Amino acid sequence: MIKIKNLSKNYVVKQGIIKAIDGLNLEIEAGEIFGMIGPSGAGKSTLIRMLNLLEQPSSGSININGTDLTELSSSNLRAARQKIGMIFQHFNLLTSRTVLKNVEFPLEIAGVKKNKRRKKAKKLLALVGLADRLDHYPAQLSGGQKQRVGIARALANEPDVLLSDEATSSLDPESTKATLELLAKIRDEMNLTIILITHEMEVIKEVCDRVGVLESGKIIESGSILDIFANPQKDLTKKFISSVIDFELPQRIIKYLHQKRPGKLIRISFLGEKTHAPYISDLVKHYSVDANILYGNIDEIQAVPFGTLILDLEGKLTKIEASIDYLRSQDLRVEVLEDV
Ligand SMILES: Nc1ncnc2c1ncn2[C@@H]1O[C@H](COP(=O)(O)OP(=O)(O)OP(=O)(O)O)[C@@H](O)[C@H]1O
Repeated sequence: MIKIKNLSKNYVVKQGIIKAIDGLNLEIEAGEIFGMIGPSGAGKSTLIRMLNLLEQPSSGSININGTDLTELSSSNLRAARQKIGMIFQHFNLLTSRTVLKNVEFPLEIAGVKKNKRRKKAKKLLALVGLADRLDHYPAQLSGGQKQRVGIARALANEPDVLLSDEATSSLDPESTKATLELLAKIRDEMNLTIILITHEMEVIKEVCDRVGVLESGKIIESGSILDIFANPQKDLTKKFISSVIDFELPQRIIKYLHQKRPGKLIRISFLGEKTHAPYISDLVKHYSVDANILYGNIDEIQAVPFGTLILDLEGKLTKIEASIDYLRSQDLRVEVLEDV
C-alpha cells in the first residue's frame, strides 16, 4: 500500500516560489492501477518523480508498504528504489545496447550474475511478447515495441510498484491499447501496484481502477472510474471526460432549451445493467408521461455499459415530477436541464 501524506514540492525561482505539489494526500491499495490526470503544469511529473525520490519533497511523507521513503538512508533508498519500476514517454532505452542487454541492465547494477540475469531478461522479454527480438537494437523497433522493452526492464528487479510517466503519449492508438493491455496483464500476474500519469482520459478509461484529477498541485477530485465518469463534480473533470464520451450537451439541445415549451427536459445517466431496463415505457405506462428521446448514447467503460439519455417529458407537472422521483428511486442519475 502507498500512503502519501501532506506532500509538497516548492520550486524557488527568480519570480518567487512555485508550489508544484501542494499538500497532497493519497492512499493507493496494493494491486491497484491508479491514474493521475491533469493539464500541463498541474504537477504530474513532479509528483511521479517524488514517488521514487528522484525529486526530494519539500515536506510530507511517502510510505510504501510500511516504509517511509523520505526517512531512508541513501543505501536503503537505493534498495527501496529497486522495488519501484518506472516507464517513460520516450522509453529511455540505451541505444547502443541490444534489447536483451537493455533489460539486463538494472540486474547488472543490482549485481546479479550473468547467467541468472540473462535467463531473467529472456523470461521478461517473452512475457512482453518480444522473445524474437533479443538481439535487435532499439532503433530497429517500433514505438510500441520500445515501450515493451521499457516495461520488461522496469520489471527486472521484481518491483512492487510501477510508475508510468505518460508511457503511451508517444504511441499510436493501437500501440497505446496494446501497452495498456500489457500493463493490466502484468498487474494481474504480478500483483503490481501501478501509478499511471497521463493527460489523456482515454488511457484512464481503458485501464485504471481509480483516478485522481490533479490541478495546481492538488487532487481536486478522485474516485473509482465508474463513479467519476458517471458523476463528475469539477469542471476540469467534466472537461477530461467529455474528451472521450459525449458528456456536454449537444448545441442542438441547448438551443431547444431556450425555446419556451411545456414539460421538462431531463438527462439520465445509466451505468451497468440499468442500460437494459425498460424505464421509458414505465414512464408512459405508469405515469401517463410522454417521453420524447432527444439524444442518447451508450459507451463502455472497462466492459461496463455507460449511457446518457436526454428526454423531453410532457404531461401534467405533478406526473412529470412523480416520474422523475421514480427514476431516481431506481438509482439512476437524473438531472433536470431546465436551467442549463
Ligand atoms: N525544476 C523546476 N524548477 C522550477 N519550476 C519547476 C521545475 N519543474 C517543474 N516546475 C514547475 O512546477 C509546475 C509543475 O510542473 P510539472 O512538470 O510537474 O507539471 P506536469 O503536470 O507534469 O506538466 P506537463 O504535462 O506539461 O509535463 C509547473 O509550474 C512547472 O513550471
